[in-house]
Amino acid sequence: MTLHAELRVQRDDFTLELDLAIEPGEVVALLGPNGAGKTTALRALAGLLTGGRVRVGESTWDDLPAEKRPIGVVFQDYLLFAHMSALDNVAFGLRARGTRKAEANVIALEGLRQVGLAEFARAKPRTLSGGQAQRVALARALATSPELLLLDEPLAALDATTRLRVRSELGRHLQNYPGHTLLVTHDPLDAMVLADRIVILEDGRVVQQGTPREVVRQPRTDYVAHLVGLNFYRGVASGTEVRLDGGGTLTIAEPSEGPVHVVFPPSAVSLFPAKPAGSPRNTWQAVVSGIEQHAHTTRVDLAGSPAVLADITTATVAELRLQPGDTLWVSLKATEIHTYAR
Ligand SMILES: Nc1ncnc2c1ncn2[C@@H]1O[C@H](COP(=O)(O)OP(=O)(O)OP(=O)(O)O)[C@@H](O)[C@H]1O
Repeated sequence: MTLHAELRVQRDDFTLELDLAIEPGEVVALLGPNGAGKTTALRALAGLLTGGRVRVGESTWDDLPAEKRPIGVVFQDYLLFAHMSALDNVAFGLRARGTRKAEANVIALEGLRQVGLAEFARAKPRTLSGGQAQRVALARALATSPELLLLDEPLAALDATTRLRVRSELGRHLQNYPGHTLLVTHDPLDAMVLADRIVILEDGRVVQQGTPREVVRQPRTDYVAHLVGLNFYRGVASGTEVRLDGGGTLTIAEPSEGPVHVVFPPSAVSLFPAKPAGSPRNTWQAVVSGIEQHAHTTRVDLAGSPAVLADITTATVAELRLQPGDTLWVSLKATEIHTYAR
């Protein structure tokens, strides 16, 4: 049954106003910048803050204190009990709910087996790697067969390589989990890879939601555009011309009318020392304001009308002898520009 949450929390002058619906088996990612209200939402769902109404089918959790809510939580730093074995950690929630020790241990061992750690049942948390501790935390959260699994930045404490592996493992476990999952993260990759649907929270409100594909293709705020690495503008279209709100005009290939968002990838932008002649492109002059080396490309930040990000090859950087303050010509094909209604 669908889980419905209505979260209304006031903390000093911050207001969280978030409605969520999560289907069984669905993984929803709550993504947002620092201070957007993600932790507040999580705490309200868990019953640790007042202002969270949760309903699953006919039953409501409003009168349930935190420890009675059918919830499993994986925290960013796992919070495993250091003095307990992996098995006792996983059995903890069952024991707290009154399950007898022998039965709790059987369920906990099966949980450890499912995350591939049965042979570590007796290990103490400090002897486990970061990835293993994360799996124990997941097994612990799932041991009580919760209705709602809350993942709070579950990969944040891992180094980049471990993170990659654990992310795909976690994805597999989530696929097998029949309950509702809410993943709280500020890492867009976690959200893109793990979630069926992404809800973007800014300043306590939902600014956009959709499948990872929809969010990547059609960002609706500067924050989302930045996350997915696209040049992003607001403008007003008239046929194949878009007048941008912040200055500048772009020619697009597909005619459109009225207020639109305009996006294109930095890789679609070319830079030239002189005005490129005779092509059906958008060209304008811009000044280099920043140069940043990425893994395989160089990201150039250009001030102009409009300002733009360009990804160019290291060879081009060398050829142009790029320096901050240089004036260049920006060139962009109309066919690379994507517009959608605001
Ligand atoms: N105990 C508190 N009392 C009053 N205001 C608080 C309290 N805790 C958090 N806030 C405020 O609530 C807002 C949301 O904070 P929250 O921690 O939920 O954001 P977040 O999205 O989880 O951010 P981060 O990614 O940095 O963890 C912030 O403006 C914060 O200042």
